[in-house]
Amino acid sequence: MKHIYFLGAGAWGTAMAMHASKNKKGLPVTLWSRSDELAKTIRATRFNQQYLQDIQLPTELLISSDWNQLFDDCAQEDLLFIATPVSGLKETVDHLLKLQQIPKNWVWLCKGLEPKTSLMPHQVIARELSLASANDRGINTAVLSGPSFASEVAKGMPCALTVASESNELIAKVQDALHHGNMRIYGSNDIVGVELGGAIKNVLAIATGIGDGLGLGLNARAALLTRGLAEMMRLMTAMGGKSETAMGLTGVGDLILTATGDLSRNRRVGLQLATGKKLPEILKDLGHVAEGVLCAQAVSDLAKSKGIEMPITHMVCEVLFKELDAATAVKLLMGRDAKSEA
Ligand SMILES: NC(=O)c1ccc[n+]([C@@H]2O[C@H](COP(=O)([O-])OP(=O)(O)OC[C@H]3O[C@@H](n4cnc5c(N)ncnc54)[C@H](O)[C@@H]3O)[C@@H](O)[C@H]2O)c1
Ligand SMILES: O=P(O)(O)OC[C@H](O)CO
Repeated sequence: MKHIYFLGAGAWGTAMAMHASKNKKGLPVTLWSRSDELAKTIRATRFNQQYLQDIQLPTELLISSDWNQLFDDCAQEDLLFIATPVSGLKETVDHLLKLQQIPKNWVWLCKGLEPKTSLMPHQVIARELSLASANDRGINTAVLSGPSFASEVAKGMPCALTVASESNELIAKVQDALHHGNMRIYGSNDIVGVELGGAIKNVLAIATGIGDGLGLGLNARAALLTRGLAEMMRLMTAMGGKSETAMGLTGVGDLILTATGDLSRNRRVGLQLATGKKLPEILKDLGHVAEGVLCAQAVSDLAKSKGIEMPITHMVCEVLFKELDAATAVKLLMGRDAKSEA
């Protein structure tokens, strides 16, 4: 490995590129933005004020918006991180596959499902690779996830993440690139469990934001998180993931962080829905992606197709997309018949 690349200069791509640029081997790291203007501003000021306010970028981090020259000097064994939201995955992969020369190790950082198809990110990538007949291009893939607010990572605060892949070689490569300083990287082979945990915790963070915003109390919050975790585990195992993954960093770990930490964009959406503010206005003011809003329906549809009950997720969809008012959603959830906990 000679070079590390990050595609997508939002909050997370920027924070992770900053961390990677301090790698033990002194490998060059390039952060690519699709916006020429943002790339120019970051280069000139060393700040990405649009996505990561008031945090200075290290001088060694390279910034580019030149797609055609980005990989000119790359080696096949280089590491490429795709840091766009799920909505940018398809386009990014399609663009990559049109280039003559690209790194062959891809790691995505997004947390969600593709709307309408309910596909997990690894399935979206597999679909695009096979549509482009690119399966034989020898691309190794992995997902990196876990409890991690971008601003804390950008400030160098402690954090632990999980990389999941079928390739133990790629897991080791990602650990080599990122496991240093205040970041620990654990390995896993459970791609499905890791991806579903990351998507579902975002929906549950919206639910918890709603509950906290309505002032339902700490008992309610604990109940919501626990029953939400049960929903996560049910869908995860039905899709072939491992229940242990739900109990790890990318499951309960990220659920605790996102649902209870006010830095979470998804939680903030929930808090504002509880005040009666309308979704379009909330999203306009947020200035960032809230993947839970984008994938709630996809999670709910996937659960339905597998015959899995996810009442909290279902109620979040009703509030988000059917204008059900938050207090009524709580009444409906609480009014469900008694049942066994398992
Ligand atoms: N911010 C965090 O703390 C954090 C932590 C872990 C994971 N994530 C996940 O990482 C992903 C990105 O989140 P973020 O916080 O960076 O979002 P953000 O809203 O801060 O920024 C999104 C960035 O993606 C870019 N983008 C969107 N579509 C693109 C495309 N087709 N091609 C290239 N760039 C594109 C946008 O221009 C923007 O720069 C999400 O799935 C999120 O859930 C975020
Ligand atoms: O701000 P959120 O809600 O997108 O959450 C960010 C990260 O996923 C937390 O791990």
